[in-house]
Amino acid sequence: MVRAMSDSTFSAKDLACVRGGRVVFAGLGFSLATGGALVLLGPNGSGKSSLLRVLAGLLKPAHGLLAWDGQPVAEDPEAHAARTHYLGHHDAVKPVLSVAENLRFWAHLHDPHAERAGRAVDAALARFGLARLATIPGKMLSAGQKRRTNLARLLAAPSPLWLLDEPTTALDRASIKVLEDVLAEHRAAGGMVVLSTHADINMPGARELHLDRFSVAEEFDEPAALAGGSEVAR
Ligand SMILES: Nc1ncnc2c1ncn2[C@@H]1O[C@H](COP(=O)(O)OP(=O)(O)OP(=O)(O)O)[C@@H](O)[C@H]1O
Repeated sequence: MVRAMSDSTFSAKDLACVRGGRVVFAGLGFSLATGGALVLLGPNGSGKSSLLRVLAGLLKPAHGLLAWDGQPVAEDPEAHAARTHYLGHHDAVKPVLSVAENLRFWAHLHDPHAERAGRAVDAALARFGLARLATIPGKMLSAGQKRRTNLARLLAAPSPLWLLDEPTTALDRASIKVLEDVLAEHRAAGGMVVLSTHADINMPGARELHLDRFSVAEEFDEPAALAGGSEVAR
């Protein structure tokens, strides 16, 4: 079942990110409305993963403002974490738990109502073709199966804002099609998506943001800005 989400906006204004003493990007902005999608493009090292971590609240921007419905995200980081699903490069599949147990873990964190969480897990397993792997421990999965288990978390623990770092990595063509359909349904229900990719992914109406257009050539050594590039503990 697709649950409709309320109208929202997610915007970034004049964002800058510093890592290892270097300005990765500066002057970056966008605005996403309900159902919107943004594709982050750019060569290796241009800052796609860094931007996704900034958007997830895991990395402090050196400059700029992130806002949800016009309210600065930094004013209520817990609310932002609750509305956000961030899937990074590294699979978060726990090796000794089975595929279903992994998903149940995430679903129950998100929704303490056991029956509802259980239904969400079953639907997520079916959607990503994982039903036959439900009892297999995470450590025995192939790279693509692990990736599908991670993506199934999006459905097992639904939230409005999906931030996905190269979600098609290790997926076969059929699984990419499933992901494309899931992304379209999420947007149709009022969700938002920001994802990075080096591959083609079909997302009708998505806007593109080319990170290399926001790169800055010179070194940046302002102490306050360097402090702003720190990881945020969670
Ligand atoms: N933990 C870190 N500490 C310091 N610098 C980092 C760190 N992680 C990334 N960087 C630097 O930040 C810059 C942007 O890296 P990032 O991973 O965001 O790029 P990307 O566009 O996602 O690259 P790729 O396409 O290779 O995944 C790079 O110059 C990288 O060296």
